[in-house]
Amino acid sequence: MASSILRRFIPRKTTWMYGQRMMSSTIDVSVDEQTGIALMKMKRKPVNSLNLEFLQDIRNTIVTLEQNKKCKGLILTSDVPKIFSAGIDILEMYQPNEERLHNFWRALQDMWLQLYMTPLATIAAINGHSPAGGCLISISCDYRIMAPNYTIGLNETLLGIVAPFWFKDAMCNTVGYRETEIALALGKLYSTDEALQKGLVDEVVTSEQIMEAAQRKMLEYVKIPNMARAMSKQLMRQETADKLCSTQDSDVQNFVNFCLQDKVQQSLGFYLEQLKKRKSK
Ligand SMILES: CCCCC/C=C\C/C=C\CCC/C=C/C(=O)SCCNC(=O)CCNC(=O)[C@H](O)C(C)(C)COP(=O)(O)OP(=O)(O)OC[C@H]1O[C@@H](n2cnc3c(N)ncnc32)[C@H](O)[C@@H]1OP(=O)(O)O
Repeated sequence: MASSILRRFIPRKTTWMYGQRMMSSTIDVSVDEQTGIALMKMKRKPVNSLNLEFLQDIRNTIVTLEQNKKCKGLILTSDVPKIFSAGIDILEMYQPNEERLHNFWRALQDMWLQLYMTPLATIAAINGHSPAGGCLISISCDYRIMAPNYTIGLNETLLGIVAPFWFKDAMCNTVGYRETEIALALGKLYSTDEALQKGLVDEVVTSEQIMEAAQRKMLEYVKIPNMARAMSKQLMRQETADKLCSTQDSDVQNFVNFCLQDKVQQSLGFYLEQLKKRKSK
């Protein structure tokens, strides 16, 4: 179901499958063939930050699950306590190797296109903080359940960087234009309750209940005839995905040019310093 454009990219194989279990160093996946539900746990310590290899692993996992005829739905969650994903690994953008920076952004685009357009039903069980790229993963799923007392949002401006147009589009499609405009300008990180109120997440349950709630909701999704459900999703999302598909190369170049600016490097260095200082307090 994912567009033929997406099918052109053959991902690097780093995920191993043992029966109904798939493993990589950063991801643990199990598939319940009775229900057709896969559970993917992100486990790139300490904060599930998204570096090049992790992004490739996430994408490979989705591709492998799409090829499994018994798999209809995917629940995404974190194995790292209190953190769903800290977003992009800032070290990929700070003092980067230019070639790797290109590859990194391409991997982020490809992971996003795969996740956003997958014919699998997807639910994010957000069991920890979910800033920036973590928020992107969450809003790319079909349904979001979040545990209390965490934060989620596109906080890029706080780092002195800009969310690209496809992050903005995914956010607009979730909470609407005006809320996205405010959120991007202020780099807003929503509390769980605010996120529920704004429709950034669909449900709030305790951390203890989150997996059960995700399974229950997923059973609702996988009960719907697969093709009809997947085509409805395509109908809603194809236009947004196509906008990136048709400009992937220039988007990579814009990102690289943006990152290499002295001002941006200074801002990222400052933000990293603040993160370390906060830790030592
Ligand atoms: C019109 C033209 C436009 C052109 C635009 C073109 C292109 C667009 C350009 C750029 C777009 C980039 C989009 C970016 C997206 C992102 O995702 S940026 C990342 C944003 N993420 C954050 O701000 C999260 C920062 N982290 C935290 O807030 C906290 O770490 C936490 C996640 C809440 C967890 O807190 P805690 O449990 O207390 O853990 P620590 O803070 O102690 O962190 C542990 C170690 O991990 C390091 N770390 C944390 N986050 C990251 C990260 N994202 N990347 C790399 N490293 C991270 C942290 O420094 C600690 O490291 P040490 O143990 O001290 O070594």
